[in-house]
Amino acid sequence: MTLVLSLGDPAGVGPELAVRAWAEGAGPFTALGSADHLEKLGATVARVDAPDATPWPEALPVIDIPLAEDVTPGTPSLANAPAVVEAINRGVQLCLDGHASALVTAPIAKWVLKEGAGFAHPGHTEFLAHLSGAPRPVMMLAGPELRVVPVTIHIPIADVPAALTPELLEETIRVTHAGLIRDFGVPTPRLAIAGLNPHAGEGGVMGREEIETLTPVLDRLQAEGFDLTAPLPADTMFHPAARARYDAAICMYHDQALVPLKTLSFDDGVNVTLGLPFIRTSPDHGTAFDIAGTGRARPDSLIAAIRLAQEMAARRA
Ligand SMILES: NC(=O)C1=CN([C@@H]2O[C@H](COP(=O)(O)OP(=O)(O)OC[C@H]3O[C@@H](n4cnc5c(N)ncnc54)[C@H](O)[C@@H]3O)[C@@H](O)[C@H]2O)C=CC1
Ligand SMILES: NCC(=O)COP(=O)(O)O
Repeated sequence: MTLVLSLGDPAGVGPELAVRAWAEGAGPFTALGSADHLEKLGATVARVDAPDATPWPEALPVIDIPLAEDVTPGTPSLANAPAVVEAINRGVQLCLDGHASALVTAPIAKWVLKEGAGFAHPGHTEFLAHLSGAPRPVMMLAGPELRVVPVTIHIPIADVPAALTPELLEETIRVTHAGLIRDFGVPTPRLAIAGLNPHAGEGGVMGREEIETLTPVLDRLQAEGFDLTAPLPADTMFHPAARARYDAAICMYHDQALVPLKTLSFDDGVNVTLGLPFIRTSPDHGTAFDIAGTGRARPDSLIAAIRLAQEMAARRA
């Protein structure tokens, strides 16, 4: 069984990076998207009806999902948005039906899908959970030096304190813990927990979420045997000596997690969705419309996402 790769926004860097990954031998994978577009980007493609490794590496297998309009790199087309969503849908179905070992997703621009296809989700993470009925999808960004998990994900910063409920924190910790054991081979995960406020609240004078929301959950889980820190000041938990003390950092909001990860590992960080009934990885970067079609986009993060999906599939086999 091979993995499938949805090509993401055709005007972004996803398709050209898929061609680079194929040319560099990172696979096998079957692409989900426009075969014509991949050919224009220089790939020798084999149109297939189902995930198929046999054309590899002479040709890049693709389940063709035609586009409505020709592609102008860097200029997203609302008319092509339905085909982008269809590629993700097909990938999920192939995984759920046991025809693909994992789904790797190239980047989408959420606003394009919303305006062009009525896409009602803030990202893949939430859409994949919706399609597969997963109750608690968890976003993990994994690099060679750091793994981070944002508890709240794609919401405005003003909404974070209210969204940060004990239930969400507990479920995120449980899903992360299980994922580290199952997918990363960490037998006894150590989790560092970031505070929400400066200085982790400084005893309540700079915010009370650590005392009222976080600590009761952490105390309960520690009593169950989870290896967790107390809420840590986020500004001092990402330097090298601090990172050596944990296997993943549980962060309270998107940028608290993704800023350190992308600072350390922008070129080879991988976005993993834990808590789904199938494996999903993605490069850590977005559509990069500003450099699409220029040849400047680096394929490293997509290749790392493909390799991690392969490793996860091998561990689960
Ligand atoms: N998994 C996904 O589908 C993701 C999608 N996005 C979407 O992408 C769109 C653009 O987001 P931005 O914040 O601008 O982030 P971005 O990652 O697309 O671009 C940020 C900067 O990094 C550069 N860059 C990105 N990928 C690169 C690569 N492979 N090689 C070299 N340079 C690279 C870009 O040229 C740009 O200067 C947004 O609509 C966002 O929602 C963002 C992150 C992940
Ligand atoms: N910042 C991460 C991001 O936007 C990717 O989200 P998703 O599409 O993987 O949910």
